Parts: sequence; C-alpha cells; structure tokens
Amino acid sequence: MKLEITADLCDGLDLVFSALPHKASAEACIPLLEQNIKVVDISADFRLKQADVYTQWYGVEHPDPTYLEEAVYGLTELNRDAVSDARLVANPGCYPTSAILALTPAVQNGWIGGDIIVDSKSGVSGAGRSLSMTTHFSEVNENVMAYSVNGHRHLPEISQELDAVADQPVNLTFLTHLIPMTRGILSSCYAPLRPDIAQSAMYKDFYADNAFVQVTDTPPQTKQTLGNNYCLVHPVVDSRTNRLIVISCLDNLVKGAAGQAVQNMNLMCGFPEAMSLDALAVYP
Ligand SMILES: NC(=O)C1=CN([C@@H]2O[C@H](COP(=O)(O)OP(=O)(O)OC[C@H]3O[C@@H](n4cnc5c(N)ncnc54)[C@H](OP(=O)(O)O)[C@@H]3O)[C@@H](O)[C@H]2O)C=CC1
Ligand SMILES: CC(=O)N[C@@H](CCC(=O)OP(=O)(O)O)C(=O)O
Repeated sequence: MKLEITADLCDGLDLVFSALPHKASAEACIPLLEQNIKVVDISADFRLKQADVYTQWYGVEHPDPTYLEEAVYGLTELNRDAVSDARLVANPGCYPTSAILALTPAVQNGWIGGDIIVDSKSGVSGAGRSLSMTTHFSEVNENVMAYSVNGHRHLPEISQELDAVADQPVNLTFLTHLIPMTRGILSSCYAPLRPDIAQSAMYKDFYADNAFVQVTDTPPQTKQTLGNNYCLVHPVVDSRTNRLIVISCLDNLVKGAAGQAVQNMNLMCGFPEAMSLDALAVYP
C-alpha cells in the first residue's frame, strides 16, 4: 500500500525514520523534507551520491536526485559532526557498516598496498520479512550459499565511502553469503599491506572515542553483538603474506539498521549519542 504523507500526518513531527523498500522510501521522505521535518532513511535511497549509479544497481530511477548531495551518509563514527547538523541522514547498509568500519583505519592511513577483498556472511533477517524461496526455512537450514556473486548492490556503497577515505579509487571485491541464523553479519576483510605497518594499537586509537566500535584482541563472534549496537573489529597481520586481515561483526538489525538510525537521531536532536541504545528488545 502506498503511504500518503498528508499535512495532518506531519503536524508536530520533529523527525521521521523511514524503513520502507527502495524508491517507496524516497517517495515518502521527500514530502517530509519539504515540510522541514528531519529524516533518517534506512533504505538505500539517499546513500549513493550519483543517481546513475543508484539506477544501475537498484534498477529504478531516483524519485528526486536533488536530495543526494544534501544527504549525509550516516556511519555515525566517521561522520559524527555532519550527522549532528543534518536534515537528511542516509543510514548505511548492514554489510557496508561492517566493511567500512573494519577497513577505514587502514585505508585512511595508507596501509593498503593492493586489492581489498570483503567476504561477508549474513543471517536471514537481512533479507527482510517477505517470503522467498531462498529464505524459506528448508532452503536455509543446514545450508550455506554465496549469492550476488556477479555484484551485490552494497558494492558501490562500500566503494564510494572507501574511495572518499582513501582519496583515490580502491579496488574492491565484495562477496556475500547467506547462513542459517536469524541475525548477524560477520565480515572477513583481506588486503596486502605496505611494509612496516603497526596494527591493532592504531585501530584502538582510531576508535578510542567511539563506544559502539570495539577493537577486540580475539576474533569476534556474532553472538557477542546479538541485539546490541556494537560493531566488533579485530585486525591482525598475516606475517607470512604481509596481508592485513580484519574481522568485523554486528547485528544487521541494530548497528546495521535501527540501532545506528537511533544513534543518528540522537545526534540530530542533540540527545546523548547512546541514549536508549543500552537495553534493546530482540525480535525476531
Ligand atoms: N533487514 C535488514 O537487515 C536491513 C534492512 N534495511 C533496509 O530497510 C528497509 C526495510 O527493510 P526490512 O524491514 O528488512 O523489509 P521488510 O520487507 O521486512 O519490510 C518492509 C516494510 O515496508 C512496507 N511496504 C512495502 N512497500 C510499501 C509501500 N509502497 N508503501 C508503504 N509501505 C510499504 C511493508 O509492508 P507490508 O508488510 O504491508 O507489505 C513492510 O512493512 C529496506 O529498505 C531495507 O533495504 C537496511 C539495513 C538492514
Ligand atoms: C541476507 C540478505 O539478503 N541481505 C540483504 C541485505 C540488504 C539490505 O537489507 O540492505 P539495503 O538497505 O541496502 O537493501 C541483501 O543481500 O540484499
């Protein structure tokens, strides 16, 4: 059913979260923005800066590309000041949140000396509630499969953000897998290092003032992020190959979606950043 944004509906609103499917979300958000209501959009509609790239990956025309420049990419830890001042926040995708938080310290410091591989696994709630053959219990249970091998739509989003951090194009391979659990994403990221790089201490310094990104001393597990707003990041160097390995994990429905959206709202409204994010209900 198409959602109609009427003046009555807007009356007295300060901020709206939109969690509609792509295109329907932008169509609902634009009338809200026209009424000067702040918006956190959880769909992908305002994440990509170029309308033609959006059309290429999402297969539809953008309802109003003029908003793409204004939208702030809401990866809170990396864009805190811009989020605080924003009227429109594009909440990041679940996979991109895990990949970008894992790789930004290394990319920003110029550590990476070649192609990056991001190998990600997701629980089934990442696909939403609609029924489909691939998310049917008897297809998913006791099964693991790669999907979107020829290009997942989060690839341009991860590239856009890492290119900006690197200030040059990065070469990225991104591969997704569906695994038989309800929530959680685990991303294993690999990249050749330039010589003589220090590692986990720098990661800890980089995220020192970011309560929701924890740099761990042991490989993180999705159960550690179940129902909470943390992204756990574990960098190590494979000394045999001089390759950086970063494992990250998060809950796709919390730091990968609604939790990060609330974190962004808190900043946009001048509330404490962690407000209401310490004890969350978990469903499903
Ligand atoms: N699941 C995840 O891990 C993540 C999801 N997202 C994004 O968040 C958004 C929501 O995802 P998710 O909750 O998983 O998806 P679901 O498919 O579970 O839910 C989508 C909701 O939108 C409603 N809806 C569909 N079309 C319209 C329309 N034209 N007008 C009004 N309402 C509509 C549906 O209603 P009805 O049931 O009545 O059809 C349903 O309630 C999507 O853009 C998704 O890409 C982002 C990050 C992570
Ligand atoms: C397991 C699974 O199917 N995951 C979804 C994640 C996408 C998502 O929800 O994010 P957007 O908001 O960018 O659509 C997928 O691969 O399409």
